Amino acid sequence: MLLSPAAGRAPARTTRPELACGPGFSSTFFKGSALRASVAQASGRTGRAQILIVRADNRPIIIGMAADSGCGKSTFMRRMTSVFGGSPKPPAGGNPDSNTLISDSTTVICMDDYHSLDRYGRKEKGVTALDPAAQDFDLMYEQIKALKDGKSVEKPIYNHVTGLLDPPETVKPPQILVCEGLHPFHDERVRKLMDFHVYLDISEEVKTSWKLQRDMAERGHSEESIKASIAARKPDFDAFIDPQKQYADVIIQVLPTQLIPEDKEGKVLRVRMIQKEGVKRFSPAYLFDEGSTISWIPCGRKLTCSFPGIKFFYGPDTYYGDEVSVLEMDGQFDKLEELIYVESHLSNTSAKFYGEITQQMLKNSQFPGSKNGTGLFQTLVGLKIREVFEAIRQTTVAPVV
Ligand SMILES: Nc1ncnc2c1ncn2[C@@H]1O[C@H](COP(=O)(O)OP(=O)(O)OP(=O)(O)O)[C@@H](O)[C@H]1O
Ligand SMILES: O=C(CO)[C@H](O)[C@H](O)COP(=O)(O)O
Repeated sequence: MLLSPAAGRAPARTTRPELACGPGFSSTFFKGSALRASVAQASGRTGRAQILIVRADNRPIIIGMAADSGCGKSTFMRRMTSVFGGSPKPPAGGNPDSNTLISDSTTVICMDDYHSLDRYGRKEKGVTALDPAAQDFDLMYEQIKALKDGKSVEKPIYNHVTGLLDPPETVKPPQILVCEGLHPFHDERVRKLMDFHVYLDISEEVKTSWKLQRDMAERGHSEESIKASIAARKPDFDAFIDPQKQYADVIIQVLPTQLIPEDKEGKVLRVRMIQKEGVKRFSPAYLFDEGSTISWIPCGRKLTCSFPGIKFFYGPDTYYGDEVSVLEMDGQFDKLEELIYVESHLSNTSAKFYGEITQQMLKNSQFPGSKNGTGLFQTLVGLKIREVFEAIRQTTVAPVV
């Protein structure tokens, strides 16, 4: 990622390792308005020790991303990190079954690593992995807090291959820490550490269709076993995972299309980006005219649409009692490059130049959902996260071209 400080409010940075005091303390100095330093007189027995505690906003920003398993978290992550440049990789030389992904400026950690019970422990106690009783929220809080404070942590690893908890791995504080998984918003302490909250809300029908595609083709499971596993998880999903969406700043909701009556195939999707109003540093994207209610079928001279076409919607709504703006796309693009026409009618997208959304979508066109609203809205959320980062860090991220 190219980081160029915003003119006039550039935090000039020098690192003075010789002043490090205590494990994990990072003595990082900033000049300019970003500097918030306090000098603490720490008088020991000699009464002379003076510690300069510098609190600059160069600590990681924390993004929470909640979803059930197989709901597109990895795909979303790849789109998001692509906005910042670099490609996410597991920690070099570490545990090959690590769930962590590191790129230039982002580190993605998986909340599954905070399972307190391994697969055998859960079986013994008769609880599923979705049950909060199988998570260590105290450790989750302590470690995310430490990372937010700029300290490295020794994070456990939940090994999805063996079902066991492996020896821990070191996670260093990145610029952007993404906490993805089943329960990032369940514990209030953890939730409050997060600067932005995203929930991927995949409807039952769509989830089943995605899981069938992937687990039959890639994991050799039978249709019956996949359906049985979804059904077995459902009560705990409803009780512990789904309610977290009320805490999200943005929800990407994926539903079957309304363009084909009684659609059975589940290939065409209706995707809604539910954007909370009044969230600090986040201002919702809109179509045509902010605050209006708009239904738009762009198919015609500018957009190629084969059956069943494409329909957009934008309008206000309420969600768990909060005011929200909803952007919706039903259908899929025939020619992805024609997205530029739709982009020209979207405002407040946080794109840095006209065409950035289309360019990102074309760059990642091999990812699932590239032709429908999942790809479009995941990309938009990536741009919004970049804006949150810039606002907190008072910096400017150069667009990846
Ligand atoms: N937008 C999409 N459109 C169509 N299919 C999708 C989309 N996103 C994900 N999928 C399907 O769902 C599968 C799971 O996606 P992904 O690996 O991103 O989910 P995940 O939440 O990270 O899963 P897990 O937690 O189980 O590893 C993909 O292999 C793909 O088949
Ligand atoms: O929901 C999940 C991941 O998001 C997993 O099911 C959970 O981590 C339990 O793992 P396993 O399936 O290996 O027992």
